[in-house]
Amino acid sequence: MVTSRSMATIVPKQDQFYDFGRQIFKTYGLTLERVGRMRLVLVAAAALIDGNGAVLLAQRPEGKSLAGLWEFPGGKIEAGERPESALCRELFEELGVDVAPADLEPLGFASHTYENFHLLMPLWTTRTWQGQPRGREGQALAWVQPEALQDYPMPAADLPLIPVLSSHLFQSQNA
Ligand SMILES: Nc1nc2c([nH]c(=O)n2[C@@H]2O[C@H](COP(=O)(O)OP(=O)(O)OP(=O)(O)O)[C@@H](O)[C@H]2O)c(=O)[nH]1
Repeated sequence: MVTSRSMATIVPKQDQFYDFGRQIFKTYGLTLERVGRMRLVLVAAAALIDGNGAVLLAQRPEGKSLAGLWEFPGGKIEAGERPESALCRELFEELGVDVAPADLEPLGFASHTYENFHLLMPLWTTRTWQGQPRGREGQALAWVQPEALQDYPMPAADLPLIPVLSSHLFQSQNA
């Protein structure tokens, strides 16, 4: 039975829940109307880091959305696929490299509302792969030192990940 005493304990919790919801909406620029119509797209991406501490970026080719921008290799997670497996599959398809899921280290994630969908993109790092990365889908590749990352225009979703990646690279250089 709900007594006035138990109601009193429930109401503040609900308030906190709504405050949290409001905060999420504010942080990600969401509105109820946009969320209602929005597709959630799950993408797995990786920062390949070479022996000099440079990161591999791939340029989105002409004809694709966000063409010309530089991104972390990766792609959409298909239904029923484990995210790490999806990423290893994409890295092979796009770059011709073999990465073992055990060699992926989680770094962070992007959560960003584009015009037509909301992107949720976990980003892993890896320093271990087999094969020489090459743009198998015609995309240009670049090995970029952390201090030069700002010279490579990236999708809006990626921008919050850059300081996280830079500080990860800095810490591992100075470990
Ligand atoms: N792989 C990757 N995708 C990213 C990054 N940042 C970002 O916004 N995305 C977005 O995540 C989606 C990745 O999809 P995808 O790689 O499987 O497919 P796609 O190029 O054919 O994309 P499209 O369906 O938009 O044309 C794209 O909409 C892309 O713009 C990133 O750093 N790496």
